[in-house]
Amino acid sequence: MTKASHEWLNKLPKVELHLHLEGSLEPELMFALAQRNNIELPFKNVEEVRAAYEFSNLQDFLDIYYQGANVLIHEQDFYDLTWAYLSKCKEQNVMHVEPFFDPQTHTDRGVAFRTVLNGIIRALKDGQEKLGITSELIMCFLRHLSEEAAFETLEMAEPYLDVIIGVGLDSSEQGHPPEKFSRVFAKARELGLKTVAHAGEEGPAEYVWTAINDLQVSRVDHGVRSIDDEKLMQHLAETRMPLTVCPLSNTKLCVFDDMSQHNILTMLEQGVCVTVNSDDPAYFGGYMTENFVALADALDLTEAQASQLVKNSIEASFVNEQRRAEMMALLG
Ligand SMILES: Nc1ncnc2[nH]cnc12
Ligand SMILES: [Zn+2]
Repeated sequence: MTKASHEWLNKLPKVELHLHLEGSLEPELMFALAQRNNIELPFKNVEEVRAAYEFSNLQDFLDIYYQGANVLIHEQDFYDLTWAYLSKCKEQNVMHVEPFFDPQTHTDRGVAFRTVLNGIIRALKDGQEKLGITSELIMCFLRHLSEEAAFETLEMAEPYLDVIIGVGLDSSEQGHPPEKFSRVFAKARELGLKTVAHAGEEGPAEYVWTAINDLQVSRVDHGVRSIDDEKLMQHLAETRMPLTVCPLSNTKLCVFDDMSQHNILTMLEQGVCVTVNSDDPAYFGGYMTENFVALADALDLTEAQASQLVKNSIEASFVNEQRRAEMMALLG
Protein backbone atom coordinates (compact mmCIF):
# COMPACT_ATOMS: atom_id res chain seq x y z
CA MET A 1 0.00 0.00 0.00
CA THR A 2 1.27 3.50 -0.74
CA LYS A 3 1.30 6.47 1.55
CA ALA A 4 -1.29 8.22 -0.63
CA SER A 5 -3.90 5.68 0.40
CA HIS A 6 -3.28 6.57 4.05
CA GLU A 7 -4.32 10.21 3.81
CA TRP A 8 -6.77 9.54 6.68
CA LEU A 9 -3.81 9.04 8.99
CA ASN A 10 -2.33 12.39 8.05
CA LYS A 11 -5.72 14.04 8.60
CA LEU A 12 -6.23 12.36 11.97
CA PRO A 13 -5.60 14.95 14.73
CA LYS A 14 -2.60 13.67 16.69
CA VAL A 15 -0.58 14.24 19.86
CA GLU A 16 3.14 13.53 20.30
CA LEU A 17 4.56 12.65 23.74
CA HIS A 18 7.95 11.13 22.86
CA LEU A 19 10.12 13.28 20.63
CA HIS A 20 13.73 14.30 21.17
CA LEU A 21 14.20 17.74 19.63
CA GLU A 22 17.82 16.86 18.83
CA GLY A 23 16.46 13.81 17.01
CA SER A 24 14.43 16.01 14.67
CA LEU A 25 17.60 17.53 13.17
CA GLU A 26 17.23 16.76 9.45
CA PRO A 27 20.49 16.38 7.46
CA GLU A 28 19.63 19.52 5.43
CA LEU A 29 19.44 21.66 8.57
CA MET A 30 22.52 19.91 9.98
CA PHE A 31 24.48 21.05 6.90
CA ALA A 32 23.04 24.57 6.98
CA LEU A 33 23.97 24.98 10.66
CA ALA A 34 27.43 23.47 10.13
CA GLN A 35 28.05 26.08 7.45
CA ARG A 36 26.58 28.92 9.51
CA ASN A 37 28.69 27.96 12.55
CA ASN A 38 31.84 26.96 10.69
CA ILE A 39 31.78 23.38 11.88
CA GLU A 40 33.26 20.56 9.88
CA LEU A 41 31.06 17.48 9.42
CA PRO A 42 32.47 14.02 8.71
CA PHE A 43 30.10 13.80 5.71
CA LYS A 44 30.37 15.34 2.22
CA ASN A 45 26.65 15.78 1.61
CA VAL A 46 23.12 15.02 2.78
CA GLU A 47 23.07 11.67 0.94
CA GLU A 48 26.18 10.54 2.81
CA VAL A 49 24.57 11.49 6.11
CA ARG A 50 21.43 9.50 5.31
CA ALA A 51 23.53 6.53 4.21
CA ALA A 52 25.18 6.52 7.65
CA TYR A 53 21.79 6.01 9.35
CA GLU A 54 21.97 2.21 9.49
CA PHE A 55 21.88 1.10 13.11
CA SER A 56 22.01 -2.30 14.71
CA ASN A 57 21.26 -1.11 18.24
CA LEU A 58 20.59 1.96 20.41
CA GLN A 59 24.27 2.77 21.01
CA ASP A 60 25.04 2.81 17.26
CA PHE A 61 22.39 5.46 16.89
CA LEU A 62 23.34 7.49 19.96
CA ASP A 63 26.95 7.84 18.74
CA ILE A 64 25.81 9.52 15.53
CA TYR A 65 23.00 11.47 17.22
CA TYR A 66 25.35 13.16 19.71
CA GLN A 67 27.76 13.96 16.87
CA GLY A 68 24.95 15.60 14.86
CA ALA A 69 24.01 17.81 17.81
CA ASN A 70 27.46 19.48 17.66
CA VAL A 71 26.17 21.89 14.99
CA LEU A 72 23.75 23.45 17.51
CA ILE A 73 25.55 26.40 19.08
CA HIS A 74 23.47 29.60 19.18
CA GLU A 75 19.99 30.35 20.48
CA GLN A 76 18.77 30.77 16.89
CA ASP A 77 19.98 27.24 16.04
CA PHE A 78 17.76 25.79 18.78
CA TYR A 79 14.91 27.99 17.57
CA ASP A 80 15.33 26.80 13.97
CA LEU A 81 15.49 23.16 15.06
CA THR A 82 12.31 23.43 17.13
CA TRP A 83 10.49 25.51 14.53
CA ALA A 84 11.27 22.97 11.78
CA TYR A 85 9.78 20.22 13.96
CA LEU A 86 6.64 22.25 14.71
CA SER A 87 6.19 23.07 11.02
CA LYS A 88 6.24 19.35 10.27
CA CYS A 89 3.68 18.82 13.05
CA LYS A 90 1.43 21.39 11.43
CA GLU A 91 1.60 19.56 8.07
CA GLN A 92 0.69 16.32 9.83
CA ASN A 93 -2.16 17.63 12.00
CA VAL A 94 -0.34 17.20 15.29
CA MET A 95 -2.25 19.43 17.71
CA HIS A 96 -0.18 19.07 20.88
CA VAL A 97 3.44 18.05 21.62
CA GLU A 98 5.52 17.35 24.74
CA PRO A 99 9.09 17.28 23.40
CA PHE A 100 12.28 16.31 25.22
CA PHE A 101 15.56 18.16 25.16
CA ASP A 102 18.94 16.93 26.42
CA PRO A 103 20.72 19.92 28.03
CA GLN A 104 23.84 17.92 28.93
CA THR A 105 24.53 17.22 25.25
CA HIS A 106 25.03 20.97 24.89
CA THR A 107 26.27 22.23 28.27
CA ASP A 108 29.09 19.64 28.17
CA ARG A 109 30.27 21.34 24.92
CA GLY A 110 30.22 24.79 26.49
CA VAL A 111 26.80 25.92 25.23
CA ALA A 112 24.94 27.70 28.02
CA PHE A 113 21.75 26.17 29.43
CA ARG A 114 19.87 29.44 28.82
CA THR A 115 20.94 29.51 25.14
CA VAL A 116 19.40 26.07 24.58
CA LEU A 117 16.26 26.77 26.56
CA ASN A 118 15.57 30.27 25.23
CA GLY A 119 15.74 29.10 21.60
CA ILE A 120 13.42 26.17 22.23
CA ILE A 121 10.93 28.16 24.31
CA ARG A 122 10.71 31.01 21.80
CA ALA A 123 9.87 28.51 19.04
CA LEU A 124 7.31 26.69 21.20
CA LYS A 125 5.63 30.01 21.95
CA ASP A 126 5.54 30.88 18.24
CA GLY A 127 4.20 27.39 17.58
CA GLN A 128 1.25 28.08 19.81
CA GLU A 129 0.62 31.60 18.49
CA LYS A 130 1.22 31.05 14.77
CA LEU A 131 0.43 27.35 14.28
CA GLY A 132 -2.04 26.65 17.10
CA ILE A 133 0.10 23.79 18.42
CA THR A 134 0.13 23.61 22.22
CA SER A 135 3.16 22.21 24.01
CA GLU A 136 4.84 21.28 27.29
CA LEU A 137 8.60 20.83 27.54
CA ILE A 138 10.43 17.94 29.27
CA MET A 139 14.12 18.06 30.24
CA CYS A 140 15.96 14.73 30.05
CA PHE A 141 18.99 13.56 31.99
CA LEU A 142 21.53 11.44 30.13
CA ARG A 143 21.64 8.16 32.04
CA HIS A 144 25.17 7.20 30.92
CA LEU A 145 26.39 10.23 32.91
CA SER A 146 26.55 10.41 36.70
CA GLU A 147 23.90 11.15 39.30
CA GLU A 148 25.97 14.18 40.28
CA ALA A 149 25.86 15.56 36.72
CA ALA A 150 22.07 15.10 36.70
CA PHE A 151 21.80 17.04 40.00
CA GLU A 152 23.88 19.87 38.47
CA THR A 153 21.58 19.95 35.44
CA LEU A 154 18.50 20.09 37.65
CA GLU A 155 20.04 23.02 39.49
CA MET A 156 20.63 24.85 36.19
CA ALA A 157 16.95 24.35 35.36
CA GLU A 158 15.64 25.77 38.64
CA PRO A 159 15.26 29.38 37.39
CA TYR A 160 13.21 28.10 34.43
CA LEU A 161 10.71 25.79 36.08
CA ASP A 162 7.79 27.85 34.79
CA VAL A 163 8.57 26.59 31.26
CA ILE A 164 9.62 23.01 32.05
CA ILE A 165 6.80 20.64 33.02
CA GLY A 166 8.86 17.60 33.88
CA VAL A 167 12.05 15.59 33.73
CA GLY A 168 12.88 12.44 31.79
CA LEU A 169 15.69 9.92 31.46
CA ASP A 170 17.27 8.89 28.16
CA SER A 171 20.46 7.67 26.42
CA SER A 172 22.13 4.23 26.86
CA GLU A 173 19.70 2.07 28.81
CA GLN A 174 21.52 -1.20 29.46
CA GLY A 175 23.62 -1.04 32.62
CA HIS A 176 22.05 2.27 33.67
CA PRO A 177 18.86 1.27 35.52
CA PRO A 178 16.30 3.90 36.52
CA GLU A 179 17.16 3.60 40.22
CA LYS A 180 20.57 5.19 39.51
CA PHE A 181 18.57 8.44 39.45
CA SER A 182 16.08 7.85 42.30
CA ARG A 183 17.38 10.76 44.37
CA VAL A 184 17.47 13.22 41.46
CA PHE A 185 13.92 12.30 40.51
CA ALA A 186 12.79 12.68 44.14
CA LYS A 187 14.25 16.19 44.13
CA ALA A 188 12.55 16.97 40.80
CA ARG A 189 9.19 15.84 42.23
CA GLU A 190 9.78 18.03 45.31
CA LEU A 191 10.23 20.95 42.90
CA GLY A 192 6.81 20.18 41.44
CA LEU A 193 8.06 18.56 38.24
CA LYS A 194 6.39 15.57 36.62
CA THR A 195 8.56 12.56 35.83
CA VAL A 196 8.87 10.19 32.87
CA ALA A 197 11.67 7.78 31.91
CA HIS A 198 12.83 5.62 29.03
CA ALA A 199 12.59 2.01 30.22
CA GLY A 200 12.10 -1.36 28.57
CA GLU A 201 13.33 -0.21 25.16
CA GLU A 202 16.42 -2.44 25.03
CA GLY A 203 16.53 -2.98 28.77
CA PRO A 204 14.46 -5.58 30.65
CA ALA A 205 10.91 -5.38 31.99
CA GLU A 206 12.52 -5.01 35.44
CA TYR A 207 13.57 -1.47 34.45
CA VAL A 208 9.91 -0.62 33.80
CA TRP A 209 9.05 -1.71 37.35
CA THR A 210 11.82 0.45 38.83
CA ALA A 211 10.87 3.44 36.67
CA ILE A 212 7.35 3.12 38.13
CA ASN A 213 8.26 2.29 41.72
CA ASP A 214 11.53 4.18 42.28
CA LEU A 215 11.14 7.16 39.93
CA GLN A 216 7.33 7.35 40.30
CA VAL A 217 6.90 8.19 36.64
CA SER A 218 3.63 9.37 35.10
CA ARG A 219 4.54 7.68 31.80
CA VAL A 220 7.05 5.09 30.61
CA ASP A 221 8.89 5.94 27.39
CA HIS A 222 8.98 2.89 25.08
CA GLY A 223 8.19 0.12 27.61
CA VAL A 224 7.73 -2.47 24.86
CA ARG A 225 9.69 -5.13 26.78
CA SER A 226 6.91 -5.08 29.42
CA ILE A 227 5.29 -7.83 27.39
CA ASP A 228 7.89 -10.27 28.82
CA ASP A 229 6.33 -9.92 32.30
CA GLU A 230 2.69 -10.93 32.65
CA LYS A 231 2.30 -9.30 36.09
CA LEU A 232 3.68 -6.05 34.76
CA MET A 233 1.28 -6.11 31.81
CA GLN A 234 -1.59 -6.57 34.23
CA HIS A 235 -0.32 -3.71 36.39
CA LEU A 236 0.06 -1.38 33.39
CA ALA A 237 -3.48 -2.14 32.22
CA GLU A 238 -5.03 -1.78 35.69
CA THR A 239 -3.31 1.52 36.46
CA ARG A 240 -3.57 2.87 32.89
CA MET A 241 0.16 3.64 33.04
CA PRO A 242 0.91 5.12 29.60
CA LEU A 243 3.65 3.78 27.34
CA THR A 244 4.99 6.17 24.70
CA VAL A 245 5.76 3.66 21.97
CA CYS A 246 7.84 4.55 18.88
CA PRO A 247 7.29 1.98 16.11
CA LEU A 248 9.78 3.20 13.47
CA SER A 249 12.43 3.75 16.13
CA ASN A 250 11.97 0.20 17.38
CA THR A 251 12.49 -1.34 13.95
CA LYS A 252 15.38 1.01 13.03
CA LEU A 253 17.17 0.10 16.29
CA CYS A 254 16.37 -3.63 15.90
CA VAL A 255 14.21 -3.86 19.02
CA PHE A 256 11.86 -5.73 16.67
CA ASP A 257 13.16 -7.39 13.49
CA ASP A 258 10.17 -6.30 11.48
CA MET A 259 7.12 -4.06 11.97
CA SER A 260 4.86 -7.11 11.57
CA GLN A 261 6.32 -8.30 14.91
CA HIS A 262 5.62 -5.08 16.79
CA ASN A 263 3.55 -5.62 19.94
CA ILE A 264 1.78 -2.23 20.16
CA LEU A 265 -1.62 -3.48 19.01
CA THR A 266 -1.41 -6.59 21.19
CA MET A 267 -0.83 -4.30 24.16
CA LEU A 268 -3.65 -1.99 23.04
CA GLU A 269 -6.06 -4.92 22.90
CA GLN A 270 -4.95 -5.93 26.42
CA GLY A 271 -6.04 -2.53 27.74
CA VAL A 272 -2.60 -0.94 28.08
CA CYS A 273 -2.53 2.83 27.47
CA VAL A 274 -0.13 2.66 24.51
CA THR A 275 0.51 5.74 22.34
CA VAL A 276 2.27 6.33 18.98
CA ASN A 277 5.30 8.64 18.75
CA SER A 278 8.28 9.30 16.48
CA ASP A 279 11.26 9.49 18.94
CA ASP A 280 13.98 10.77 16.56
CA PRO A 281 12.18 11.25 13.24
CA ALA A 282 15.15 12.65 11.28
CA TYR A 283 17.08 9.45 12.00
CA PHE A 284 14.34 6.81 11.88
CA GLY A 285 12.51 7.61 8.66
CA GLY A 286 9.42 9.42 9.73
CA TYR A 287 7.31 11.72 11.86
CA MET A 288 3.91 10.97 13.38
CA THR A 289 2.02 10.19 10.16
CA GLU A 290 4.75 7.83 8.93
CA ASN A 291 4.63 5.94 12.23
CA PHE A 292 0.87 5.43 11.95
CA VAL A 293 1.25 4.47 8.28
CA ALA A 294 3.88 1.87 9.18
CA LEU A 295 1.41 0.30 11.63
CA ALA A 296 -1.39 0.38 9.05
CA ASP A 297 0.83 -1.33 6.47
CA ALA A 298 2.28 -4.02 8.72
CA LEU A 299 -0.49 -4.64 11.23
CA ASP A 300 -3.73 -3.59 9.50
CA LEU A 301 -4.38 -0.80 11.98
CA THR A 302 -8.11 0.01 11.95
CA GLU A 303 -9.69 3.47 12.21
CA ALA A 304 -11.02 2.58 15.65
CA GLN A 305 -7.55 1.53 16.83
CA ALA A 306 -5.92 4.67 15.40
CA SER A 307 -8.49 6.85 17.14
CA GLN A 308 -8.00 4.96 20.44
CA LEU A 309 -4.22 5.41 20.20
CA VAL A 310 -4.67 9.19 19.92
CA LYS A 311 -7.22 9.22 22.75
CA ASN A 312 -4.64 7.38 24.85
CA SER A 313 -2.11 10.15 24.07
CA ILE A 314 -4.58 12.81 25.16
CA GLU A 315 -5.28 10.86 28.37
CA ALA A 316 -1.52 10.50 28.99
CA SER A 317 -0.64 14.12 28.22
CA PHE A 318 0.10 16.85 30.77
CA VAL A 319 -2.46 19.32 29.37
CA ASN A 320 -5.14 21.07 31.40
CA GLU A 321 -8.73 19.84 31.43
CA GLN A 322 -9.95 22.44 28.95
CA ARG A 323 -7.36 21.56 26.29
CA ARG A 324 -7.91 17.85 26.97
CA ALA A 325 -11.66 18.23 26.33
CA GLU A 326 -11.01 20.33 23.20
CA MET A 327 -8.72 17.68 21.74
CA MET A 328 -11.00 14.77 22.67
CA ALA A 329 -13.88 16.58 20.92
CA LEU A 330 -11.86 16.65 17.67
CA LEU A 331 -11.70 12.85 17.71
CA GLY A 332 -15.48 12.43 17.94
N1 LIG B 1 15.35 6.00 21.54
C1 LIG B 1 16.13 6.57 22.46
N2 LIG B 1 16.46 5.87 23.56
C2 LIG B 1 17.26 6.40 24.48
N3 LIG B 1 17.78 7.62 24.39
C3 LIG B 1 17.48 8.35 23.32
N4 LIG B 1 17.86 9.60 22.98
C4 LIG B 1 17.29 9.87 21.80
N5 LIG B 1 16.57 8.83 21.38
C5 LIG B 1 16.65 7.87 22.32
ZN1 LIG C 1 13.36 8.36 23.09
